[in-house]
Amino acid sequence: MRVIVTNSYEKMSATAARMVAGQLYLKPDSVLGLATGSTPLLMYQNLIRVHKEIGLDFSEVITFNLDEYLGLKREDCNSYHYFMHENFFKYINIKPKNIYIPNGSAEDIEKECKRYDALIEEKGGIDLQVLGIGQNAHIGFNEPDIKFEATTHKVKLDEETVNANARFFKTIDEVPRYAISMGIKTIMHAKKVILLANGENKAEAIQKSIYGGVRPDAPASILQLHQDVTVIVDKAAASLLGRV
Ligand SMILES: O=P(O)(O)OC[C@H]1O[C@](O)(CO)[C@@H](O)[C@@H]1O
Repeated sequence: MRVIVTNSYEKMSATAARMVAGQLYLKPDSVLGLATGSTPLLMYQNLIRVHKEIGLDFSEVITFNLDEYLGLKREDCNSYHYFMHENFFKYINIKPKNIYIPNGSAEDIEKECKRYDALIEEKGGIDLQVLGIGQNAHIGFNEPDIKFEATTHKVKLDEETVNANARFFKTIDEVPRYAISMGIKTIMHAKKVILLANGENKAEAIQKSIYGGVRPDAPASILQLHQDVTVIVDKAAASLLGRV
């Protein structure tokens, strides 16, 4: 596990964007695993700028998103479909057929989860997975638990996650209580992983994930077992790393 501590959210985002761009330069048909949330927003903006200014090419790139709320239509402004299109995809030259996001309004969720895993495998697995982290150390929507869920599955969101995500909704009652998330094994199968975190509210999650061993009650700690993980944090998210 490499840990890069940057001075600011801006530097964290630029560092992450450089790594993604480097991946696409070496392998233009890379399969990227992508995250939503506030954390990767500026990384996406950096990638859009590099696409516009120097032609970073997404025409052969395939993307798989980590998760999606259950019960929200794609066009709902709080769905992760909407988020990804509004914040990234509509500004780059990715082919719509190469974009994969779990379908949160599928009739048969179990079937949808299986379909999603099969698609990832069919496309050769994820080359580079970008992750954010929840305040409770979740990755994707893999919430703290007594065991790691391996494959794509239906998740009941923790109250902490519902509260944290309420800022995007008009009222807390509108926040979906369930989601579909890639599982830990799917994430661990990615050839490379970048974990991003900024802000003091992520400091404890980052500390727990890097130190203290692998434990399902801190899902991101599983990354200690991955052979190619780069954690990129700002100073605030790194603030507890000196104290074990
Ligand atoms: O970046 P944020 O908004 O703090 O969210 C943290 C994490 O929670 C999620 O929203 C849930 O998957 C992730 O997409 C994100 O990485």
